[in-house]
Amino acid sequence: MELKNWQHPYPLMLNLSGRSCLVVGGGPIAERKVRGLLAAGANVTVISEEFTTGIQAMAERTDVVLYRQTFDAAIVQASDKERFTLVIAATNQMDVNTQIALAAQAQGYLVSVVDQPELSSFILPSVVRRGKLVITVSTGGASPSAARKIAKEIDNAYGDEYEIYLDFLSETRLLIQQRVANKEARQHLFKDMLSWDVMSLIRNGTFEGWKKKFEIALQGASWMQQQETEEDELPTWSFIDEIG
Ligand SMILES: C[C@@]1(CC(=O)O)c2cc3[nH]c(cc4nc(cc5[nH]c(cc(n2)[C@H]1CCC(=O)O)[C@@](C)(CC(=O)O)[C@@H]5CCC(=O)O)C(CC(=O)O)=C4CCC(=O)O)c(CCC(=O)O)c3CC(=O)O
Ligand SMILES: NC(=O)C1=CN([C@@H]2O[C@H](COP(=O)(O)OP(=O)(O)OC[C@H]3O[C@@H](n4cnc5c(N)ncnc54)[C@H](O)[C@@H]3O)[C@@H](O)[C@H]2O)C=CC1
Repeated sequence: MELKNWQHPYPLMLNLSGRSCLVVGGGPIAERKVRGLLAAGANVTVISEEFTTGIQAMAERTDVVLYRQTFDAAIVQASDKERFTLVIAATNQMDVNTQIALAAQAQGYLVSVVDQPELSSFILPSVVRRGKLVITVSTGGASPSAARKIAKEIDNAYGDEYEIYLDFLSETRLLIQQRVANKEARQHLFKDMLSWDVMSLIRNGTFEGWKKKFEIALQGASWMQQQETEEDELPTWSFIDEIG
């Protein structure tokens, strides 16, 4: 038996900073979804007859608003002024969740229904975050607990050093993008950087000192002086071995 409509999910990263999202339902599952939305910087409206103490505690934040009421489709229909980027139907009543999905779809909203993936326009993966590195695992609804288990294995394998590593790669990449005009040259430099064993420097506590020497050497590299690179002469990280 196949899960209807979920044979070819399209994975994407969504920017929810400052966006309004609606969660209907106030139990532990709704709470997990609200936490995920807040971690992504969304403003969250929660409508439910009852709320967990966790959700009530979140309402002390300015980006969470609670409405204690029974769901009514008119709430979604009247949401023209404040459009919702995402809607999550998370009550324990299948028929109520279906009504939420239909009302949200009629407004053109993307909707996720916690007990009916076949009515959903999106589902949520299990997530491992290390700063800018985000690793998501999904089974397309086949086995959410398997997604969680695999994410746990990744969580154990990828330590906090990845946050520092990604910040370093990101900063260096931005500098090179500003200073090296030739696209081929930039891409050559970015790919080459990945072969350095920065991770062990972070682990053994010598990264900060190394990074200072790296930044000085980088500023001195001839190809950072805004010269056009010759087509047949790609820039290299020749100074890397010298800084140790
Ligand atoms: C389709 C989807 C829609 C959606 O919610 O987006 C969905 C649907 C359903 N989940 C159910 C059950 C469970 N879900 C979890 C856990 C998670 N579920 C999540 C996502 C998804 N769950 C989407 C698919 C994701 C994918 O497959 O890739 C995670 C990954 C993300 C998150 O929720 O943020 C989060 C882990 C977070 C973490 O990493 O910790 C656990 C385990 C636990 O809670 O410990 C159980 C019990 C064990 C089990 O059933 O496996 C049921 C059956 C209810 C019933 O029958 O009673 C349905 C409905 C159905 O299957 O029809
Ligand atoms: N997608 C997922 O990750 C998972 C989904 N589920 C499904 O999620 C559902 C919800 O789980 P829990 O949070 O544990 O349920 P729960 O029973 O603890 O909470 C349900 C919430 O919905 C509210 N509610 C019920 N009817 C309402 C209405 N007409 N209007 C407004 N609010 C209403 C209740 O006040 C309560 O806050 C479960 O029934 C199950 O089918 C369960 C596990 C994981």
